[in-house]
Amino acid sequence: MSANQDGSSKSLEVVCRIAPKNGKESCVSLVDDRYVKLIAPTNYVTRNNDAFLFKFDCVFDENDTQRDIFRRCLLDFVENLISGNDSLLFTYGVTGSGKTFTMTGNAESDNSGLLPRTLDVIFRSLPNIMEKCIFKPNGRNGFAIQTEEKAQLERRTIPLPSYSIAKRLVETVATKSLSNSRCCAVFISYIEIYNDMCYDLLDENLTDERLFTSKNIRIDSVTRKAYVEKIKEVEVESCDEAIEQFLQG
Ligand SMILES: Nc1ncnc2c1ncn2[C@@H]1O[C@H](COP(=O)(O)OP(=O)(O)OP(=O)(O)O)[C@@H](O)[C@H]1O
Repeated sequence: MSANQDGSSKSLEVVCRIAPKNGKESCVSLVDDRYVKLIAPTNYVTRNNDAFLFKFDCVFDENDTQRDIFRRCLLDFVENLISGNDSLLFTYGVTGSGKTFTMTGNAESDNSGLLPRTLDVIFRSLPNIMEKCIFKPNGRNGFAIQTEEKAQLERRTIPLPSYSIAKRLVETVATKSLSNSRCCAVFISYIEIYNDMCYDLLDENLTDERLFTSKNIRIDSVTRKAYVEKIKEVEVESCDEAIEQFLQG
């Protein structure tokens, strides 16, 4: 869900990012911030030399930075998420078009992608992040709360986080924070859906014989929301800890 500049909101927004040409001939050119033109390559025979025009909610070109894209497309998204609603972002494009770069990016020269930036803003916006193991996922996108005694015992069994990530510039933009009267916990899960199979990428037992470890996607009978059955949900207390889980997945 994202809000338009006029304050109205839309349930779906499609934006386009044009990757750098790197000296190569490009068939894609930006017309303005909403239209993209596709032109056949030189020496390519077409019936009537037509250029094709495509309209998007927004178009970014090679001069737009990761930061520009995050601030234009993801801020409302994060706000929606921390207000308790679902948000989904996905990238789509041919191989080498920049999906991984846009989502993950790299730490150098402020090229950090949408995922680490989103995590930065989420962690800055959440008040009172609880010590681990107080909230316990119920495996259906919900949670239970356990006593401090039980949580303390369980905390002793979880490994301390280790960090291998490089130093990076942190996304500093702020969004609407939750009220201080709330308590929060953040859990990460990471799945891959490939050829109708669903794999838990945080499962240490995931082997090459993946076919046998495919998870089931179910609908919760009460909330009517979809969830993946029996996947690992790892509790994290900081943005770096969350990114570390992602890198291990
Ligand atoms: N906007 C951009 N600015 C700078 N470099 C970019 C940009 N988009 C893509 N690249 C570079 O182009 C290369 C290919 O991009 P990337 O790996 O993100 O593609 P992909 O769509 O994820 O490909 P695949 O589907 O094969 O995984 C990478 O070296 C990446 O750093």
